[in-house]
Amino acid sequence: MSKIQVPTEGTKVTLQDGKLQVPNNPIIPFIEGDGTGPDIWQASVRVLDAAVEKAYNGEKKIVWMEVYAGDKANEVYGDNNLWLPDETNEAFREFLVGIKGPLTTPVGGGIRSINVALRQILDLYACVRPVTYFDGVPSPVKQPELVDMVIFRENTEDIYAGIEYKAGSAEVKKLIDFLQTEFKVNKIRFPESSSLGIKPVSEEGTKRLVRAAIQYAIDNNRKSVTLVHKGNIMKFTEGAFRDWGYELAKEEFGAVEIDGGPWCKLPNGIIIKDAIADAFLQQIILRPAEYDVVATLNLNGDYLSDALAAQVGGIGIAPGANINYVTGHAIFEATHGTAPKYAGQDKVNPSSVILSGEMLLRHLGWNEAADLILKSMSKTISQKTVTYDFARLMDGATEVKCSEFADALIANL
Ligand SMILES: NC(=O)C1=CN([C@@H]2O[C@H](COP(=O)(O)OP(=O)(O)OC[C@H]3O[C@@H](n4cnc5c(N)ncnc54)[C@H](OP(=O)(O)O)[C@@H]3O)[C@@H](O)[C@H]2O)C=CC1
Ligand SMILES: O=C(O)CCC(=O)C(=O)O
Ligand SMILES: [Mg+2]
Repeated sequence: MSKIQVPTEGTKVTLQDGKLQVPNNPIIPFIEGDGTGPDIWQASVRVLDAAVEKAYNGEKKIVWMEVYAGDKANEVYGDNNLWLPDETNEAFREFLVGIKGPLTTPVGGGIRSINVALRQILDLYACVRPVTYFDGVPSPVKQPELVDMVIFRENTEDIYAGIEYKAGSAEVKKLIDFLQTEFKVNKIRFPESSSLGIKPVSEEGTKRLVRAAIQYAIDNNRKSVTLVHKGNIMKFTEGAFRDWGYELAKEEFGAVEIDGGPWCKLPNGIIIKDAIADAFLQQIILRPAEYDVVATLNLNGDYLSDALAAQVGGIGIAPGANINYVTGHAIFEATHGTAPKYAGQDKVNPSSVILSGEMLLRHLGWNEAADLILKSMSKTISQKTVTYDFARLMDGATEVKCSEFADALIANL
């Protein structure tokens, strides 16, 4: 039975000839999220609406449509096993552009990630996570303003896809037996008690992600695209990611090798380079100014986005988007999770979802409203009005609640 109430006002965002068609009153589906999700969403939606109102004086307005996943889906549908209703997927499919709060994934057993499932079902192959510094944000590094990167994380493949078999299961026994007898594999150290995970990485999956990263670099006048991989060890998956990335840069963007390769340069001067993931994790701390757009595999991108976020204030201020550039489907979401220990306390930083909303507005072409949010975020932080995560690291800060931070942002729009 349908629980989603489609608003009577508002119309759909559509895609025509590869271009988003955005009405003045687009219907945008949202998932509130688990844990701290409701607090954050209630704060964020007020800021987004106020920015749109201020920018367009009522001429444009988002018509929000709640759709359900996670704990709230259990509640609303009265079914403790219904985490991601079909009609939620259908709503995101039909209305094209949406936004979501974080959803819980248990460790070890239980359901697989609803967040990952949404990305897979809609084939949202690029997870785009910009990492930029707002003046005054507390940081563990000396020059956080040098961090200005945009992570393009492959979002549908890799070990992250969740194809794994539990130790002792009939499936894992069959798979290990197959590897040992057919492929003479003798490197599984403890075959009787091993679980196995499968790491699919494809040419198509890699190339569409790297294509999006390079196109972004071109459209936004960025200096370089770095392919981050562990290809020295995982040669045919992560190593192939690097090789397919360079191949695409040459075939589709006219890149030519420099200094004997494999680094290359696009006709407009953008450098395409690569780095091995472990060394890259030190370089982004020691020499962040040398990196710009980053294209990487799913798990590397997950680790990298939180590590980079820490340099500019933490995951409380790290936005993101999951995008399919071909179909136009996009779901915007924070980098962080549900932060369950703070649930219901009106405490955490709503900036990640607010800035994900800022990305959504820009995606719709509503740049005036998006700019207002960035301006207000800078001003509010410079006034040292911040949530607990920043306040505990700043001298002379006024610590405010999640909702009060939204009030301050609205006042500063
Ligand atoms: N896309 C998604 O929906 C995601 C979902 N998850 C899920 O979230 C759950 C919890 O995961 P966990 O690993 O604890 O990671 P979380 O991101 O939920 O929290 C880790 C820590 O980060 C800080 N933090 C997180 N969000 C905020 C915020 N908005 N403002 C300020 N600080 C924040 C807090 O630090 P401190 O303790 O120092 O205050 C918090 O304890 C898991 O079920 C996980 O699977 C995780 C990541 C993404
Ligand atoms: O789905 C989850 O629970 C975690 C996902 C995650 O950490 C991420 O996508 O950054
Ligand atoms: Mg993560």
